[in-house]
Amino acid sequence: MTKIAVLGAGSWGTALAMVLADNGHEVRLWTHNKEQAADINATNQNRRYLPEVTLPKDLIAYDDMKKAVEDVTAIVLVVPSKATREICEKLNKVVSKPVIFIHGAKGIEPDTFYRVSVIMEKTLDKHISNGIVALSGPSHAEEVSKRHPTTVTVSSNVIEHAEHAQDLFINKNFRVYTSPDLIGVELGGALKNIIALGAGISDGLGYGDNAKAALITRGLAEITRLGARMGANPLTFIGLTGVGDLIVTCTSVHSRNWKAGHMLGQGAKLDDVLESMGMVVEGVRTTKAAFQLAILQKVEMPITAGLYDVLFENKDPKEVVDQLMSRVRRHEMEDLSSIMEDIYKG
Ligand SMILES: NC(=O)C1=CN([C@@H]2O[C@H](COP(=O)(O)OP(=O)(O)OC[C@H]3O[C@@H](n4cnc5c(N)ncnc54)[C@H](OP(=O)(O)O)[C@@H]3O)[C@@H](O)[C@H]2O)C=CC1
Ligand SMILES: O=C(CO)COP(=O)(O)O
Repeated sequence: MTKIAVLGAGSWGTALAMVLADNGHEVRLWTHNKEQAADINATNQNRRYLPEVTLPKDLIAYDDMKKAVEDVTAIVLVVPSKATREICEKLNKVVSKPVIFIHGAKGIEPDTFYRVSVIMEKTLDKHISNGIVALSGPSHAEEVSKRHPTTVTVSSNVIEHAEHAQDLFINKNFRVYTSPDLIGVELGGALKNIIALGAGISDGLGYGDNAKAALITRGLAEITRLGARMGANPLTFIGLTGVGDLIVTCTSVHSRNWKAGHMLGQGAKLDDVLESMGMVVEGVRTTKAAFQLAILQKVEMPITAGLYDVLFENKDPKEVVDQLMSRVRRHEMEDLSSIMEDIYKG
């Protein structure tokens, strides 16, 4: 049994805490909201984020970060990506012994273009870190919390750290693979949210399955282009953290990114959509980051650019679809085949 603190009692933090508690670990679920911690401990439920499930009895919520991390050997960070730096700064003040850090967030920071593990690496004091691991893959919290079969991937620059995380999380409902490609795993998880927003918009406009399949497949092509340029292994994007997560996020009613896109496609304004969601929609911020990064890296990302225009330039989604459909004609595998040649050349 390992003592583990899970920081962030939203839907994903709570579901991951349940997996760890099922595995017999002593799990402390930290939230910055005092009333929420009291409510979770009084009711054995997270009524705001996962109202349909009862939490394991021995899963205790804390609102005091210092107490939550006392004597733990692993800390699982599951706050929205934009809160990562703030939480790491707080951790520097309360963690005294080295622990392994595992994060479950999916985002890229605009302007710096840091992945979540990079923010952590740059912010956490070296003497408190026994390694940083990303956990990603097709995994809606609602289904994980009901113990429905789910597969994810853990990745780290040091493969033993990923294997350590695999040991902590793996069970008969939650199958955990390892990958050495931290860049690819994190970029796949973050960038698929852009495409999920697009899939939601397409559905909101009343387009059908053909349009969605096109978005998923051409979305994968542009994710792979940017990923390869940033140093990822392109093959990672056909795995769980690429295609797998694209499928689940673009086709599931659980996806907040899909839902937000759906409302936009039906004509709602972005601010109203975000206000009404009550949960994080990571794809909005990641669209800004990926749009900026694609320009800087001279990588063609037409779907991302179209989404950027809808979200930040107030462009009509239908007009953006028309533009995407009338782009200059091309060979389907144009630059993907050169990416693959580069891999085989070594
Ligand atoms: N939900 C899912 O199925 C999955 C989510 N993810 C990723 O996990 C990450 C978290 O998502 P999710 O749990 O769904 O998000 P939610 O919106 O469900 O919950 C976010 C949680 O983080 C808390 N929080 C927000 N800002 C801060 C802060 N500055 N300090 C402390 N706590 C904060 C919120 O508190 P409050 O209630 O006060 O707002 C809330 O408890 C995202 O990057 C998401 O992409 C990955 C896989 C699956
Ligand atoms: O990443 C997810 C599932 O793998 C969750 O996606 P949403 O944030 O769109 O709900």
